[in-house]
Amino acid sequence: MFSFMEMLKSLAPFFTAAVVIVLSPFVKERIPYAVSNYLVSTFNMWLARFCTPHITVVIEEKGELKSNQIYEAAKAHLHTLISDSTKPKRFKVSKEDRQTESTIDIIKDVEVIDYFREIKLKWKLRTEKEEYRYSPTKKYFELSFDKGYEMDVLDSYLDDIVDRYERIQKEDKVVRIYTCKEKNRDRVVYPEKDRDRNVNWSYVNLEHSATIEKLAMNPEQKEMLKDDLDRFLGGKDLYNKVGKSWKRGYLLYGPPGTGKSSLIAAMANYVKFNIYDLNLTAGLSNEDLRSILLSTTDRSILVIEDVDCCTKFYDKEKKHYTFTQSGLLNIMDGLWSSCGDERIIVFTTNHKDQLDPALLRPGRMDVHVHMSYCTMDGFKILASNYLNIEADHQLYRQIEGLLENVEVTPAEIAEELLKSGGTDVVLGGLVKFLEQKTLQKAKAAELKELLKSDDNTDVDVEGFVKFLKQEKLKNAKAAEAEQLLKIDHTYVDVDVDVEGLVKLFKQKKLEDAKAAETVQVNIQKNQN
Ligand SMILES: Nc1ncnc2c1ncn2[C@@H]1O[C@H](COP(=O)(O)OP(=O)(O)OP(=O)(O)O)[C@@H](O)[C@H]1O
Repeated sequence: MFSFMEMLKSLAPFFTAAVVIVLSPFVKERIPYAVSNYLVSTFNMWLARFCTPHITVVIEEKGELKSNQIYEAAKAHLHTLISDSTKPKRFKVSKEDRQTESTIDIIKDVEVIDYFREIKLKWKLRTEKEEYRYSPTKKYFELSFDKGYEMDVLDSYLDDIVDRYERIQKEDKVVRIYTCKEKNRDRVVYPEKDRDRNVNWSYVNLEHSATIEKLAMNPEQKEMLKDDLDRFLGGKDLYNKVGKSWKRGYLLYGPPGTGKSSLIAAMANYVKFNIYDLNLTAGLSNEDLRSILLSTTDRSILVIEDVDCCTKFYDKEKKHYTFTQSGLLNIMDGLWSSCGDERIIVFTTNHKDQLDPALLRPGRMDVHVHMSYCTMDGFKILASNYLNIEADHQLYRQIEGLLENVEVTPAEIAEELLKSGGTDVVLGGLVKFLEQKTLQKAKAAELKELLKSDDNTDVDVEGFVKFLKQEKLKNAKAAEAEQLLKIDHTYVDVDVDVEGLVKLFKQKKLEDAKAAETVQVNIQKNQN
């Protein structure tokens, strides 16, 4: 089959003949100059277009192991190109739920034209299925232009595109969070060279507005963190000089709900690095982990959450432990330190005491950050975030006193502050919540003391547990009553006969329903 180009090339003699006829003195005399001029220039254009050989550059999405920066830059460039000006004949439009504007994108095999100086450039997105059934589809761009412009395109045009991409990445970057999809790994055996390509990251934009300033944390800790990140970002020469790889390890530890994940998002927003969230519970072998590490990009944060759980994985099928903390240490000491630049690795744990001491040795994790229960400083930040309180409030002293005596996480406080009602009502609710926690703490301590005492023959543990259960029931009933009454916390008094009240309102609801039913029946009767 003839290709379109070949067909046009074969038509060239006919065009030549046509132009000769048109330009013969006899014909020339009879047609206006403008028309003959137009015909000649059109002919030259056709000739140049179909007879000049051109070059095609292939830009693959991935290199041997990592993604190809020129591909990413080209993708971003084409995206702006077709959004702003040149629309191809066909293009995609999409809009996700929370997006404010729709997104325009290119479709594979559809040509997008760009101009650089006097050079016309044609872009096409291509895809290709690889030889192995489950291996991911290969994507690449084809960039075609006339022969003779190779230097301009490779040295100037593509360099410009990459520079612009890097600048945008640094200044205005939308941070992405990548999670690793490891599908089909067990179903097919890949040749060694293709194993790394099977690491399939999917991403979403990190729409977490967390900033270090907005976190409920000790102010000195925040300053230390920001300084440390700044020094790390600007430390290329220093790292080179001392012969250390340009990486930084952070260990975030503390109880659940103290903001470890929020801090990671805030750090990513601060340094504008993408996050690679590594889920170690997926039963990875050390070899898998090696592939995953190699597939991440520079200027990124690799996150390993709940690192204390690493030793607990037992692969039932393979009947052996897969990934271990010592595997992680080997990776960190060897592979991690030699792959890529400007990398941050963050480990989180709720149980620092359960970590392999080798992981805590100086030099492994450069910075240890303790995420603690909420302090008054932290609370004020949360109150400013959630309730816009910038100055003092009459309940602050009471709250401060309560916070000194009870362990409450910023997550718990945040939940209370999210409740509906004005500032006074919400803070009143928080006071009640903290008082309840204080009471629970006292009771738990009492119980602990009783259980610890040598002379525990007389301790009525069962009775005490029953009492606690009753208290819980009462609280649940109070919540139910509150729901029925739809009133604020402030009016639920401790002396209220909650059970009686619930009963009363249930009865009232029943009566209301019955009355509504009677009205309905009467209407029906009248209609009939
Ligand atoms: N220090 C904090 N400052 C501000 N908000 C916080 C803080 N800690 C927790 N929160 C709030 O609580 C929610 C849950 O916190 P987060 O997931 O960051 O805690 P975590 O320590 O990572 O918990 P886990 O160990 O269970 O993963 C956050 O979305 C945020 O709204």
